[in-house]
Amino acid sequence: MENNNDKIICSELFQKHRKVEVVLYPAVLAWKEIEKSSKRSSGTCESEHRQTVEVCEIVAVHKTEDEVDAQARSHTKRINQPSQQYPYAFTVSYVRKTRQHLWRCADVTFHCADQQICEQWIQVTNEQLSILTNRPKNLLVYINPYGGKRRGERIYEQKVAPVFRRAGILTDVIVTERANHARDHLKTEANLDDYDGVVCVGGDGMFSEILHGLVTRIQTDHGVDQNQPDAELVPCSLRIGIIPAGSTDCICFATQGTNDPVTSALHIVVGDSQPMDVCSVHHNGVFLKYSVSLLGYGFYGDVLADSERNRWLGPARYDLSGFKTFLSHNHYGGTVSFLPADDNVGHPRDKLQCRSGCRICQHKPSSKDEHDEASEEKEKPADDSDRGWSVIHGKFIAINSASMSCACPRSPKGLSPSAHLADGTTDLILVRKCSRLDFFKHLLRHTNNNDQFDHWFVEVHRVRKFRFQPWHHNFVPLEDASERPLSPDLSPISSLQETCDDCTAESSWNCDGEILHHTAIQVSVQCQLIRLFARGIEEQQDAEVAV
Ligand SMILES: CCCCCCCCCCCCC/C=C/[C@@H](O)[C@H](COP(=O)(O)O)NC(=O)CCCCCCCCCCCCCCC
Ligand SMILES: Nc1ncnc2c1ncn2[C@@H]1O[C@H](COP(=O)(O)OP(=O)(O)O)[C@@H](O)[C@H]1O
Ligand SMILES: [Ca+2]
Repeated sequence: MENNNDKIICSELFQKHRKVEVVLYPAVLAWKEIEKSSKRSSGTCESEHRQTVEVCEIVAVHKTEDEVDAQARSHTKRINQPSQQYPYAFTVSYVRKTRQHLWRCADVTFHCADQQICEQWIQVTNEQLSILTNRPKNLLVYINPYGGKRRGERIYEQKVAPVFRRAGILTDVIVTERANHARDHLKTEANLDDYDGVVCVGGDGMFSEILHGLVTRIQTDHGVDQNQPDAELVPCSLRIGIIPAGSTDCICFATQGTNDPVTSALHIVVGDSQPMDVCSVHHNGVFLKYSVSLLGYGFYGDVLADSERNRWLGPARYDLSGFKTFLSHNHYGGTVSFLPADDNVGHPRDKLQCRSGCRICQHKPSSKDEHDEASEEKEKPADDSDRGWSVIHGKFIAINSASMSCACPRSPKGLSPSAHLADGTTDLILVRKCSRLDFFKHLLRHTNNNDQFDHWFVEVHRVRKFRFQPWHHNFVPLEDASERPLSPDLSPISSLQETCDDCTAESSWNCDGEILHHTAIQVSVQCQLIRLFARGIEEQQDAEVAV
C-alpha cells in the first residue's frame, strides 16, 4: 500500500474471485481488475473495466461481517484458492444510480492479505467521509401511519431504517397519533438543536404539517410575526427529507424525479440540499397557511373537498373525485391581481425546466434586486400599493398557483412544467370558463407532450405575489374590457352583470392538499425559505456508475 501526503492509497486486493487494483483518490474510489495474461510472459495486464464511485456518494465503509467474510473465503477458495492470502475484508456501500432517477445502495467487498491494510482502508475512507460536513448525523423522523395506502411504518422499517443504520445515522422516530401531531410537536416540544434534519414519512399533507411546524417554530424563536404579510421570514436551518408514503407525493417527485423511499433515504444520507420557495397565504392580514406546491381554487379545490369524503379509497379517491368534479363543470367568478416577476426568471412557457443546479434558481434576488425594490418602494406614493400589479376579472374553472412544477406520477411534467423550485416566483395559471370538451383537452395535455397552456381559455403568468377576491352577489365588478383575452366565447360586460348569479358560487382553495377556510387570499412567495434533502431532478445520465 502506498500512502502519500495527499492520501491517495492504492492496494492490490481481491474482489469476488478477481484480483483488483483499488485506489482511493481524494474524492474518488476506483477499482479495476488485474488479469493474468497468458499472452504476456511478464504476468499481469490491466482490464479496461474501471469502476469509480465518488466519495460523496459512498454511504459507509465497514469491516465485513464474519459470516459474509467466511462465505467470501469459501467462495474464493473454490475458484482461485487465494483465501489464505486474503483473509481480511471490508465492504464499501455506495449509491448506484439506476434508471429513471432511481438510486440503490450497492455493496462492494474487498479482501486483503493484511489486517493492518484492511483497517487502514477503513480508516482512510472514513476520514474522507468525515470531511463531508453536509451529512446529517441525527434526524427526527415523523411517520404518518395513515397516509396513502397506510404503509408508512412498513416502508420506513423495511426500506429506510436499514439505510440510515448502515450510514450510522441516529434517529428519533415518532409515529403520529392524530392529525397535526407532528406540526404541534415541532412547534413547541421538539428540541431542534439535537437534530440536523427532519424526515417526513407520508404524503404532501404530512409534509405540509412538518413545514408549518418548522417554519412557525423558527419565526416564533426569532420573534417574527407571521401575520404580517410583508414580514421577512427567517429561513430554516434544518433540512427536510421526504420519504414518499402518501397519495400524490408531488413534492418528492418534483424534487428528485421519482417516488421511491430508498432513493429518498440515500439523498438524505449523502446530505443533499435543495432550497425551496414557500408561499405564505394571508386573509385580511391574518396568516392562514404556507404552500410549496399547488394552491388551487376551483377544480383542484373541489376535487380535494370531495375526495376527503372518500379517504378510505386511498390514492384512488382523487380519480373518483376528479371524474365527478369534471362532470360538475363548475366555474367561479372572481378577481385575480398579481405582481409579475422580473424577466430574469424566465417565463412559464419557455422550455427551461428546473434541473439540478438550476441557473435561474441560483439567481436568488440579490442585494441589487433588493436595492431596486427598495428604491421602487421609495418612489411609490404612499397610497399606491397597487403599482406594478395587474388585475383580471373573470369566470374561472380553475385558478392554480404552482410554486414548483407539481410533477407527479399522474402528470410527470406537472401543472407548470417550467416552474422553478427556488426562484422566488409562482406560476399563476388561469383557466377561464370554457366547454367541457375544451377543459378535457386541457387536462389531457398534462399527461402528454402537448402544451397545456396553448388554449384560448388558459393564461399563465410568473408572479411574486397575487391576490384573489371571489365575487359576491352584491359585488360583481364591471369587467375591464382591456383585461379580457380576445375571444368570441367571452361574454360582453352587460351579460356579465345579467348572469352574475351563476358566478357568485364559491369554491375552496387546495393548499398542498389541505382545504383553506377562506377564499379571499393574499399570497406572497418567500424565496428559498426552506431546504430539502434533495438535489432537484438530474439530467438523465448513463445508468451505471462511470466506467
Ligand atoms: C384526463 C386525465 C387528466 C389527468 C390530469 C392530471 C393532472 C394532475 C395534476 C396533479 C397536480 C398535483 C398537485 C399536487 C397536489 C397535492 O399537494 C395534493 C395532496 O397530495 P397528498 O394526497 O399526497 O397529500 N393532491 C391533490 O390535490 C390531488 C390532485 C389530484 C388531481 C387528480 C385529477 C384527476 C382528474 C381526472 C379527470 C378525469 C376526466 C375524465 C373525463 C372522462
Ligand atoms: N396519526 C394520524 N392520524 C390521522 N391523520 C393523520 C395522522 N398523522 C397525520 N395525519 C394527517 O393525514 C393527512 C394526510 O396525510 P398524507 O401523509 O399527506 O397522506 P395522503 O397523501 O394520503 O393524503 C394530513 O392532513 C395529516 O395531517
Ligand atoms: Ca418557484
